[in-house]
Amino acid sequence: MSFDYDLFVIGGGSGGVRAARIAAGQHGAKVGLAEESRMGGTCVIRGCVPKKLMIFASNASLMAEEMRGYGWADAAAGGFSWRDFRAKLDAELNRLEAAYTSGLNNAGVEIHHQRARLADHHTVELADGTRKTAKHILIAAGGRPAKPEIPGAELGLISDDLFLLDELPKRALLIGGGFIACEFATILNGLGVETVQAYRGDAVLRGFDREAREMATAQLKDIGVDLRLGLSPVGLEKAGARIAARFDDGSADEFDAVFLATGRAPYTWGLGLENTGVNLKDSGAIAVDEWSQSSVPSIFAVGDVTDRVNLTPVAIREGHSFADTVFGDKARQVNHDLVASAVYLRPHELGSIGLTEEQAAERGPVDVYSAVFRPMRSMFAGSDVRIMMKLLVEPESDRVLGCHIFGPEAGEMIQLAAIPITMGATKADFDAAMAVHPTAAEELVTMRNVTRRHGGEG
Ligand SMILES: Cc1cc2nc3c(=O)[nH]c(=O)nc-3n(C[C@H](O)[C@H](O)[C@H](O)COP(=O)(O)OP(=O)(O)OC[C@H]3O[C@@H](n4cnc5c(N)ncnc54)[C@H](O)[C@@H]3O)c2cc1C
Ligand SMILES: NC(=O)c1ccc[n+]([C@@H]2O[C@H](COP(=O)([O-])OP(=O)(O)OC[C@H]3O[C@@H](n4cnc5c(N)ncnc54)[C@H](O)[C@@H]3O)[C@@H](O)[C@H]2O)c1
Repeated sequence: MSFDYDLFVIGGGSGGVRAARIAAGQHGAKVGLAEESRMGGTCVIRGCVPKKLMIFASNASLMAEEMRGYGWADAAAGGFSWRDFRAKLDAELNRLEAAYTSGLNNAGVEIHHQRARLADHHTVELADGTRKTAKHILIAAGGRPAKPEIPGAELGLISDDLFLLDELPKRALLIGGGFIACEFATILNGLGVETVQAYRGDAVLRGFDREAREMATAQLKDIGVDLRLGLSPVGLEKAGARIAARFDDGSADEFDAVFLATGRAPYTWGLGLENTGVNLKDSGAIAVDEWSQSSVPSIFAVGDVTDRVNLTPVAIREGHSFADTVFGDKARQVNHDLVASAVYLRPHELGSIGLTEEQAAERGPVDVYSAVFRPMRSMFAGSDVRIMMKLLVEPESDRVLGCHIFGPEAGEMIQLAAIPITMGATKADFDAAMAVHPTAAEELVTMRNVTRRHGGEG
């Protein structure tokens, strides 16, 4: 049977673009790709990239405050122009979108700028009614923000909206305590918005190391976010030009904007999956095996639509491995067990890899090396902020099971620590590395004494 394409990719985000580019450009496959929105997907257009640029923008007052501590008595952030920032941001996203498009064009991928759905195991139907057949189909449709089921939820904004605001709200509410809520609270607060964050738990960033979560929770309060813990919204309604939020403790408050950062759902609805018999997980995600292959042999899926580890580098690695395996004769699987990540807060970020202290303690004996200290840079400026460096070590093998860093540029630090830890480094390997002095990161190679021990002798 002959097909229009060797591969048809649905979705031009992190996973889809990489898979299409490698399959066509490196392995010579005939590839078509459909993207219903802007090329680059969530990360480039409405996620990692614009978010990180806003994190940089939001740092001005903290930097000025620190510099006042260094003798620059008049240092001040000055006035921030959202209009100027938005114009630069839009130009940057246009540049990146064009770069992604030309990368695909250069690799010989045929791009269809429209929505696609599956008609059967080998056929995709485009929004204009055209049908294309393919030997393999890759679903890389990503995820979508999931709003809580409360009355008035339609009045709430989602993360996509932050990047499209005409002007900044004066007073904003963020609901949630995950990656997005915490990063957005940091951004809005830093840009001068009066920011309230409501989270139902007792410390933000559930799933991360408890000690790090507590530091992140304290930092959000310290920088001026009105963080209200143990609180959930029960309804939103219009209050003139504002939005009134009611909470489960009976309290109410009014805001110019309410952001619902309550998680994301795999974008599998309206994809025509019922025409194929592809199995879904309970979460609605596409169920795949370790080769990213679905229950239908010709259909594969990568990235957030599979709800494995929902991060850009993971989607990219899955897309690349799929293309190498199916078209390049190089069978490659992705290891989802050891994935480093960062939460971009200010002034200190949270960088993590491997087990949390709680997970490690549950697994068996673990030695915890944890240093919490005031770094020279901020201490000199008169600030009380603290850094945490933590290594979790399996006593019997001396292997480092996890590393958690709460500190300035922790995202950069954890990327480097991820290399030895992924290689299976022991604590002795860390100790053997010479310190770089004076840095904050040198603590990672100078922690000599066990801070506490879980399990074992004690
Ligand atoms: C606010 C925010 C901040 C984030 N920050 C980070 C970060 O700092 N670091 C990090 O690693 N990750 C971050 N992420 C997560 C990261 O963006 C995702 O994990 C990543 O984009 C997933 O890539 P993907 O290819 O699976 O999907 P996506 O990038 O979402 O791409 C899917 C694409 O498919 C298109 N599409 C969907 N259905 C169809 C269809 N039927 N037909 C045609 N096209 C379709 C969509 O328009 C979209 O462009 C962030 C996410 C958000 C929302
Ligand atoms: N720096 C990064 O790498 C980065 C940044 C942003 C997003 N991401 C990715 O995007 C994903 C989605 O981020 P997210 O922050 O939307 O999701 P999340 O799952 O991290 O957080 C969702 C939050 O909403 C809360 N919540 C859920 N339902 C609720 C309800 N009905 N009422 C009140 N609160 C409710 C949860 O308790 C949780 O705190 C992340 O898991 C991550 O994979 C990564």
